[in-house]
Amino acid sequence: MIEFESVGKTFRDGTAAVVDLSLQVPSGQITTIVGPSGCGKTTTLRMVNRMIEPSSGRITWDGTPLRSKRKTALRRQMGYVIQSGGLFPHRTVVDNIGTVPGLLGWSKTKTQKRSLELLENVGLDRKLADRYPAQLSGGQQQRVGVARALAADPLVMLMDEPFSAVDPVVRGELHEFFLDLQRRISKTIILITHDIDEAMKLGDQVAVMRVGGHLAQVGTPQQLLDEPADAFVEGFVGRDRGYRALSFQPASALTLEGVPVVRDVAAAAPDGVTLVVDGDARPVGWVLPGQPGRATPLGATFDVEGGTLRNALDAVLTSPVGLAVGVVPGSGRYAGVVSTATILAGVQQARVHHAESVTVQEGPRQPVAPGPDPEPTAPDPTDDVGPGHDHRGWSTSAGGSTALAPEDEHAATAELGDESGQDVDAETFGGEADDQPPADDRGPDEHEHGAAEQGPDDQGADRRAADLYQHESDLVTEESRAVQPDDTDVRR
Ligand SMILES: Nc1ncnc2c1ncn2[C@@H]1O[C@H](COP(=O)(O)OP(=O)(O)OP(=O)(O)O)[C@@H](O)[C@H]1O
Repeated sequence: MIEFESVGKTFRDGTAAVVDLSLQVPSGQITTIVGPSGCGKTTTLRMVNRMIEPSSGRITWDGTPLRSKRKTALRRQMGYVIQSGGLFPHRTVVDNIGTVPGLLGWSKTKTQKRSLELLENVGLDRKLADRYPAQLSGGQQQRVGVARALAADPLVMLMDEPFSAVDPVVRGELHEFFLDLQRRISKTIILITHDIDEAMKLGDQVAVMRVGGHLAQVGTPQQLLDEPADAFVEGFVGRDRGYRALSFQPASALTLEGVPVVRDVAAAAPDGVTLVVDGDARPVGWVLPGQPGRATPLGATFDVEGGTLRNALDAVLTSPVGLAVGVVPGSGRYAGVVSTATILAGVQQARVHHAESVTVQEGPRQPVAPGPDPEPTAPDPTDDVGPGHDHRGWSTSAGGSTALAPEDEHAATAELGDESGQDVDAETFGGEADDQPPADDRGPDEHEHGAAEQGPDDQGADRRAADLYQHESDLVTEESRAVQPDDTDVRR
C-alpha cells in the first residue's frame, strides 16, 4: 500500500497545490484521482515517483518512506503512462515498448521477446511491431504506451490522464481493455483524470479533489454516489447520478428472452421483428414489419456476463424495436434479448435493493479532508525553477546537486520534436551522452538529480511528455548499463 500521510505541497511562489492529503492507495487496485483543473492531481501523482517532493507530511510504500528509497530504484518499480502514450515518433512500436528494458541493459533478444509478448498482452497484433507511432490509431498508440510502461514489470503504474486524447468510442474500448488487463496483472495503479465518469468506471476507489489542493472525499464509486460528503462532491458526481449508479448493477440478473433470428435478411417473416445475425451468429440488424429485405441498424448491445444495467438500458434506448440485444463476451454471439419493461423492472429492483443496503450498511468511511489549511506549509526552497530557468532543466535538489544546463533540455525532449530522423537514443536518456552529470556526482537519493518541476504556465502535453522521459531516463544507472546476469547467454 502507498500511503499519503498529511502530505502538503507548496511551491516556491506560494501556491499550495496539495494541502494535508491523507490517502491510502491499496496494492493491486486502481485508485483514481479526479477533480477540476488545478486541484493538485498531477502534483499528487508526481510526488509518488518523487518528481516532486512534499513540503510536509510523508508518503510511504508498504511502510517505508519514499524519501528513504533511491529515486532510481523507486522509479524502476513504477511504470508511467501519459496521454497518447508519449511514444517516440522515430522508433518503431517494438522499439518503443523496449525503451525501458533497453535502458536497463537487457539484451536485444530479450528486449525484443518481451516487447512482442507485451504487444499481444495489450491486444495488438504482432504485425504492428514494425510500424511507427504515426501509423497507428490513437487507441493503438495508447495501448503501446501501456505496454511500454509495463515492459520492466513494475509493481505500480502511474497514469496521467491516459485516455483523454481519444474519442469517446475508443475511450470506452480502452476502458474495457484496461480493466481486463488489470484483472490479469493486478498492479497498484494511480490514475488521474478530470472525467468523473472515467474515474467511477475505472477506480476501485475514487479520490475527489477540489481546487485548493484539498481531498474532498475518497471512497468506492458506490459510496460517492450514495453518500457524497458535501455539496461539492455531490455536484461533481451528481450529474446523471441515478443513471450512473446503474453502472454498478450487473445485467446478468436480467432474464433473457428470444426473438426470431435469421442469417439471411430475405428469410425474415414479413410481419414482426426479426433479428439478423452474421455467419458467426453475431447480431447485425433488425428487419422491421413492413420493411422486408432491409436490415435496420441494431443499436447498442450489452454483454450478458460483464455488462451492467446501464449498458442494457442504453441498448434498449438505442434499439429501433425496444429490445436490448445481449451478446456473449468475447465472441459477440447473440445470447438473447431483454425488453424495456424487463430492464425497467430490473432498475426498480436495484433501487429497492440498493435503498435497503444503504439503510443497513453503516460501514466506516474514509475521513473527509478538513477545510482549508489556515497556515500553509513553508515553501520548499528547492521548488519551482523560477523565472529565467528552463522548466525541464534539472533544478537544484534539496541536497544541492548540480543543475543541468538549459541546453541539456534536449535530453528529455529530443525525440518528441526532432524531425531529422536521426537516432538520438543516447542523448535522449543520457545513456552514453556526455551532458549528464557523472553518476558519482549524483550520489544516493537526493543527489541523483532534482525534480523536473515546472511553472503553471506549461502546456499539459509537454509537461506530461517531459515527466515520462524524465521518469524513464532516471532508471539508468551505471549498474543498470552493465550486462544483466540473465542476459549472458544471449549477449554477444
Ligand atoms: N512548479 C509549480 N510552481 C508553482 N505552481 C505550480 C507548479 N506546478 C503546479 N502548480 C500549481 O499547483 C496547482 C495544482 O496543479 P496541478 O498541475 O497539480 O493540478 P491538476 O489538478 O493536475 O490540473 P490539470 O487537471 O489542469 O492538469 C495549480 O494551481 C498549478 O498552477
